[in-house]
Amino acid sequence: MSEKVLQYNQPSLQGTLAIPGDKSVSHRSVMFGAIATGRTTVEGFLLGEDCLSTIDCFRKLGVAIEVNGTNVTIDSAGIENWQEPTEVLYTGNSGTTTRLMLGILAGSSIHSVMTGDASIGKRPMRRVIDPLRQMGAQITGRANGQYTPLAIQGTTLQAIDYTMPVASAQVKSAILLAGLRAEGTTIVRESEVSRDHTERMLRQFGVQVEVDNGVVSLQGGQTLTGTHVAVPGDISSAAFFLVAGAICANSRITLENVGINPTRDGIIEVLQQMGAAITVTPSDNEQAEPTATVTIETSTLQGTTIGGDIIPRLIDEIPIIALLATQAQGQTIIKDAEELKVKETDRITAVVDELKKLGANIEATEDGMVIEGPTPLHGAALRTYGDHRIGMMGAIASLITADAVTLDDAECVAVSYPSFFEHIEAVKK
Ligand SMILES: O=C(O)C1=C[C@@H](OP(=O)(O)O)[C@@H](O)[C@H](O)C1
Ligand SMILES: C=C(OP(=O)(O)O)C(=O)O
Repeated sequence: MSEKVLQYNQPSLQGTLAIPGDKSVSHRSVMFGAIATGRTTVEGFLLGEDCLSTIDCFRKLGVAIEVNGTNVTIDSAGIENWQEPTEVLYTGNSGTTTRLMLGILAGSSIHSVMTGDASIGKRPMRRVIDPLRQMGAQITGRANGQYTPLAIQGTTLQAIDYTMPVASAQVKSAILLAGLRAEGTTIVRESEVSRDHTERMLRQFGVQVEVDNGVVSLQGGQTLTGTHVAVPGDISSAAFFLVAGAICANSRITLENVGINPTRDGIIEVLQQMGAAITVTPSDNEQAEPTATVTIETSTLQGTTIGGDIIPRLIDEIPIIALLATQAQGQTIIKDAEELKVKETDRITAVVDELKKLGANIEATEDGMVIEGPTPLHGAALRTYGDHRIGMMGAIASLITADAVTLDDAECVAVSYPSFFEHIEAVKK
């Protein structure tokens, strides 16, 4: 953990950035390539710490994975041929790795033990383990399986018809992946649609997945065949520069290769609602995940209300949206976002406490926050809580402060965006 002093002297931002690979899609490319038989090739893979944790776990299961820049090759003889790991599977800071692997390992034929870092040790796992246990999974862990470390004895599973109590793509994906190995048809019912990368990518690997009005189903016993995956740029990473371009003076930046999957594009809708000068030009490629070139300019912004079914479409962007709202005229209300409390840290408390230190007019509510703007921000010493998205929020804020912002642990950005600080250097004028 090392401190970083950020003193950018209120630059304007100009230029073009190629946004690095999507974290959710990168994780799934390795997981599905490892389950599949044959060779899977991935282009545009995110070399973030979370995705490297996923690679490390599958190597411990005996899957051959080669990394060459952002190209990754996975050679697997299929899930039936994985080796029982002699070491603990370490998932680092990654909720996605931990929860999706539970669904995968539950229906394998091997025993494994999984643990992660201090943040993972506080994140709820029963939301995944409860439905998996209903399918017959044999999983034990601390606090009856609520927290890591967790031990999984792979076994035969039965299909489930499950109504999701929270909008979570990690829970949905874990159940669907277990469902692949279960007897019968697994059905997951969502009241609010969460990101659908699993559904899209399973089809690329040859699995039949039905999606109808929030009901996702698949027949157990289907196998995956290795394929090619093109990873789009991560809209959650792009969000930091979209907000930076909107709030810095005399700025215009273009972001290339931004994933615009409709289950992820809430940030674009919010920027438009708030009056930002943003243009989105979809790319005409025929990929499973659509992409676009997005340009943003210095904007005059109005406050807005963000709640309901848009929340899952921008859940990871709320810290940076809160910063955006401090620069908008009037009130911004963020509600229905209790899920923020169980991310890498409690992101309601972290966002409110840290933006207050910078001079923002912001208050926490039970399910979100209320921000009054516009407020000029000033420098301060900020805590990241080891949470990449809180660290990047603080760093983008430092672009509009006259004096320095200090981050206690700037290295945490490498969880999802290792080139983040280089990208700031590349566009600041
Ligand atoms: O499935 C995924 O790849 C993710 C789902 C979301 O979590 P939840 O499923 O907990 O909402 C999101 O916050 C996380 O960054 C990645
Ligand atoms: C919540 C996040 O990821 P995960 O759940 O995979 O740790 C995130 O990237 O903001």
